[in-house]
Amino acid sequence: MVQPIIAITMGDPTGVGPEIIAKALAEPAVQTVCRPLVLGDRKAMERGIAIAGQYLRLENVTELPPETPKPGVVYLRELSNLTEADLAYGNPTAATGDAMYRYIVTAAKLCLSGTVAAMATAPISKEALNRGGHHYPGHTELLAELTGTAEFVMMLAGSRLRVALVTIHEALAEVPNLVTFEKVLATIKVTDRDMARYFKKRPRIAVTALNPHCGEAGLFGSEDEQIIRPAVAEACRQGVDAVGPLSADTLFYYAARGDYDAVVCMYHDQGLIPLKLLHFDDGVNVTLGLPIIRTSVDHGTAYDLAGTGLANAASMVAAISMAADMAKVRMRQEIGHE
Ligand SMILES: NC(=O)C1=CN([C@@H]2O[C@H](COP(=O)(O)OP(=O)(O)OC[C@H]3O[C@@H](n4cnc5c(N)ncnc54)[C@H](O)[C@@H]3O)[C@@H](O)[C@H]2O)C=CC1
Ligand SMILES: NCC(=O)COP(=O)(O)O
Repeated sequence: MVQPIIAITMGDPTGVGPEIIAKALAEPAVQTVCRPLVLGDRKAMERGIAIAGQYLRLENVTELPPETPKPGVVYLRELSNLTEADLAYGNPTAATGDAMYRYIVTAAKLCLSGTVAAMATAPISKEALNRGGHHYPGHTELLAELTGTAEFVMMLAGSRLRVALVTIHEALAEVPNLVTFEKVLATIKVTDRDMARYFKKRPRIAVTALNPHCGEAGLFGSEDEQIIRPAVAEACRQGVDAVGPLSADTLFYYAARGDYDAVVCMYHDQGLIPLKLLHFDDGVNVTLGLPIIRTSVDHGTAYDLAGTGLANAASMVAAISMAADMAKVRMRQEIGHE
């Protein structure tokens, strides 16, 4: 069977991206499930391979990797030719930020045209992306725009816990204003639909409260009763297996022991703190709701480790493997086998 092509964006070339990609591509568990195509910078990738201590050879391609990839070869579409100054570890320039943007846009276009089956992204610096002239808070929002998607969800997934976020990259002070009936309902529905499509037939979803003790009957805030509870009730009315709002301080304990398939959370750190406590090494960030498949590592550029060879590549391996699994589910659905 010809394996699906997964476009792997290099992320920030001054962070750990190139070295974790090199480590991941040296893993038989990755090479046997997909045909990887790296989108990035040759100098940065050569450096990443050397730092990772892998016996890999880079081969530039203008289109796609061959149907039968050669062992030990990393296929690269060279989309930037950054200078030494642009590649200084931990110091991305505007040119580096613009390069990260181009890797992502090219991968999205390849996915949209069906040329590749999915994309898996290495971490970017959002600050550098913006300095490069591209004003997005992260991949998720950029990909939503590139694919014309209004309702999208950031989910972080591990074997014990999966969290989906109602608000993503927002200042905490803005969160209460952004937790609306429509947004909570849409997050539950997108999570339900894509989890059913890619991971499980009918997920059981728990929804967190925003306030301590679900607002304690209005003493600590009204959002839980006035917004979240009606949104969960409406999701149930539409056929979703959802429960909530439930106090966030205890909910993750139950979710991690297997009572729920996913937890819909109101804001970034509410979901990502428990997720990273359990799955820092091997968690995957997957964007639900898009017409394309996109997974990512669960961590950032780790400038403190870049160039040391110490960065753990388990999340990159998991992200590429999940992208390949999702691509195969989709291929089976398209040919009517599911
Ligand atoms: N998917 C993405 O593109 C993401 C990008 N970021 C970006 O990364 C930059 C740095 O963010 P931080 O909050 O410092 O988070 P970070 O994840 O880069 O680093 C936090 C801590 O985790 C460690 N760490 C991270 N990845 C590791 C790995 N693979 N192996 C071993 N240790 C690892 C780092 O050494 C550091 O001590 C920011 O610009 C942020 O926007 C952050 C999260 C996700
Ligand atoms: N903390 C997760 C994160 O920042 C990932 O953002 P994105 O670049 O995947 O949108």
